[in-house]
Amino acid sequence: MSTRDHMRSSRRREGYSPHRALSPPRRPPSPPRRHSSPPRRPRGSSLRSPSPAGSESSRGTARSAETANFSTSRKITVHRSFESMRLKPNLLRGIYSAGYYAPSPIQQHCVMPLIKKRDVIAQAQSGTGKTAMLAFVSLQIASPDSQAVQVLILSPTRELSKQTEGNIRSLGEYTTLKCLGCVGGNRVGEDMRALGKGGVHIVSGTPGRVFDMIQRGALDCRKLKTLIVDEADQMFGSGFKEQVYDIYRSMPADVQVALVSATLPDEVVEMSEKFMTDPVSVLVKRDGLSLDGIWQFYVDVEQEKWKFETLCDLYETLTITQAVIFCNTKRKVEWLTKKMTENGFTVMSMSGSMTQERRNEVMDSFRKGHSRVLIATDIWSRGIDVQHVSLVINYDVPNEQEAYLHRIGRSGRFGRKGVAITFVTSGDMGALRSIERFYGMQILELPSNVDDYL
Ligand SMILES: Nc1ncnc2c1ncn2[C@@H]1O[C@H](COP(=O)(O)OP(=O)(O)OP(=O)(O)O)[C@@H](O)[C@H]1O
Repeated sequence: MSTRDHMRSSRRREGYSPHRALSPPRRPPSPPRRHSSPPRRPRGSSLRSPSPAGSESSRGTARSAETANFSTSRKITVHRSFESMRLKPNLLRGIYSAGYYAPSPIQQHCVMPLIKKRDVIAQAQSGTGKTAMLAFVSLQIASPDSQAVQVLILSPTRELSKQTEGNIRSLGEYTTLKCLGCVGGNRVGEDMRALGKGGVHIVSGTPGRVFDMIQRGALDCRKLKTLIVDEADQMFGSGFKEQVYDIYRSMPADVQVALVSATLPDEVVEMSEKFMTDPVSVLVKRDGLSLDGIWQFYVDVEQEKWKFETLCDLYETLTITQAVIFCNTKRKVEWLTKKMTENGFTVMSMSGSMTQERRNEVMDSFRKGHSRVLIATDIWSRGIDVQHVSLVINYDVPNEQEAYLHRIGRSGRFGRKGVAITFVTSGDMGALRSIERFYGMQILELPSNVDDYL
């Protein structure tokens, strides 16, 4: 008898049936509240040629402008085409070569205020083009005529900083602007040398390394025009807050500030207004934050010890495309990776306890699709964009409600289909229900035909 068969039979003896956990819901699955049927829209990134200005502006976007449901601090002119934004021609070329067909709703609302140097607070659902917007706005704002750093983008993780750097490089392919990734784990000397040479116009970094570079005098912020804080609610949470303030204090008094996230609790918005000047805010109500294209399910595993076998039962489903499994701690990630590997499953993992070199290898391999299943901590929950991820498993219910939304948003990127499955012990059920209430959505029991949703 194989280990898995043995585990199954021992669990059955104890009265647990994985098939009950994975059984069809009592009634046929109906779409979760506010969820429309899985989207059939063409995918934005596969669209290569520009459309006539202003036409078909919602094609390839996660939501149409009409359903974006933003509340804005003032009347904003919505720009439904990139042409109407009067971007630099070489930048426009890069945008079209990246396959961006038309601006997404958040881009339609925020690009112009950003370009006009307004302070901006921008919130939109996961995967709807916020980071991409930061990338092309930075390229629009920075001038190649100056050798100074003009835009600084701060992100909470090295992976997200590097991804943003990559976005800027590819969108700026036809410009002469240079972007430097400045993150912990890089050699300090290399970052200093790159900055010292001059000619870096945009820096995308993590707060620790950026502040280090400022303190060492390698990053000169005197000519900085714009400070962008991605995942702003996390950046103003514990851990980063002091460093972000320290960095802010090194900026010129008239620096433009932009804050972006899918989740922006009221207290973050109120606090941030203290160091912004008459900001333009574009916000989404909490009950509009979960994406229409992501089907959300839970499995009642009753006890922690049944999670592993439930995951093994789902393995075939995980490998249909690419999947990310989130655990709440580094130790759990290590434990689960070891246990899955011992049981013959192919998985990779990523957590903050790994060397930077290994983190880079894992990211690279996962992005290229060489591995299909990634087990990770919340280090992976924000901003990371791997378009083939269509399944997210919460092995543990996240400790914070915001993390739930960010985790599930690793799937269903830019209007693609996604499925999120959360393992729930009896003790976790209350937390799951409060996530549902908080975001005004419904998480259904996992149906047996989950593969049909992928
Ligand atoms: N206008 C556009 N047209 C087509 N694709 C786009 C457009 N804007 C962004 N994308 C693509 O959509 C995907 C998601 O974009 P992005 O990572 O910027 O979303 P996000 O809102 O920052 O997500 P998160 O909330 O997870 O940080 C990326 O693959 C990006 O290249």
